[in-house]
Amino acid sequence: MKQGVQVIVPGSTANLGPGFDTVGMAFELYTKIRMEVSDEPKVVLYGDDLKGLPTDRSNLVYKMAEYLFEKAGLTLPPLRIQMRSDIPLTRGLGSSAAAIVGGLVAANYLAEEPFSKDEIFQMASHIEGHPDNVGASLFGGIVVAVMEEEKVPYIKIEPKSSLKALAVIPDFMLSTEKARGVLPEKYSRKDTVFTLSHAGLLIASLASGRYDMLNTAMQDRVHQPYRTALVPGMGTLLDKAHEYGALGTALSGAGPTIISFLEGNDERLKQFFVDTLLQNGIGSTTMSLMPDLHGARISEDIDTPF
Ligand SMILES: Nc1ncnc2c1ncn2[C@@H]1O[C@H](COP(=O)(O)OP(=O)(O)O)[C@@H](O)[C@H]1O
Ligand SMILES: N[C@@H](CCOP(=O)(O)O)C(=O)O
Repeated sequence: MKQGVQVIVPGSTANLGPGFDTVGMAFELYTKIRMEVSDEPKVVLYGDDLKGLPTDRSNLVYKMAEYLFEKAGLTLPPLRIQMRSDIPLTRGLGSSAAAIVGGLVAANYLAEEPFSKDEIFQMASHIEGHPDNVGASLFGGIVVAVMEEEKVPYIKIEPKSSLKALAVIPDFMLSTEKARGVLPEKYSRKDTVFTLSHAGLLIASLASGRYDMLNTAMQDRVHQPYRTALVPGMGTLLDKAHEYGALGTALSGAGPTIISFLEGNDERLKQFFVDTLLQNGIGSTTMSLMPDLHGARISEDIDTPF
């Protein structure tokens, strides 16, 4: 067994409008995890972003290591896990997906790689319940995936180097569980066809680099209309961001973050985002984000200070 490893995992935006539970895109915004065999179980958290998370075996990353070792039929030794993250927690930028992917990738390395990357993807998708954000975190770029019983087939698309994003992160948390809880069980044929056709156009637009289509392509009727009530000002942001230079705008993952894609300067859009949320009584911060093209990466360097 290997004695230690460090893994860096990107955060993501999932759905991009109509690609609900299917499409995700990774960003240069990272969770860093160092996992080492130790004398006793311990999780050490650095920085403000991870404040409040468990520092014992109940930490999600620790649980992922237990899960992977059990699946491999191995006994997990006590682990010391150190972690820091730039991904805001519970805001729709894939913090839980990054933790799941990071925990599985690190543990797989310690266990001498009993599982392939595709098998890790399958595990992560079933644990998270959907493949969109874990796919982006694991593979980088834009990942389009379908969750089947046994497999999770996917295709990775590389965005053009001109594509970037602006995220506005409201000053409140919204758990994915709560934001999934407001979705209906059934949809009309009209809303299904609307969303299917827009999802098709979204993938064609991303794959061909026809980003001028994004504003139309990112419309959906499967999740955003039901989640609007959870994010004051969201409707205005989705409707009007195009007028401030956005190519296309969506709720990021399960929210509350809203994300726009753009190719030019984002100053006007930033102001519009912050002002609109403020008019709705919500403070916020913005992040200019570049796509991450590589996904989770392993480093054997566990000697430099964390
Ligand atoms: N680095 C981490 N270590 C342990 N748990 C984490 C980590 N990052 C996220 N989580 C868990 O995931 C939860 C957030 O998941 P979720 O509601 O899906 O929001 P997000 O959109 O940020 O993924 C946190 O409350 C925490 O329980
Ligand atoms: N497809 C999921 C994506 C959740 O992403 P997260 O980053 O908010 O965890 C959903 O929309 O529920």
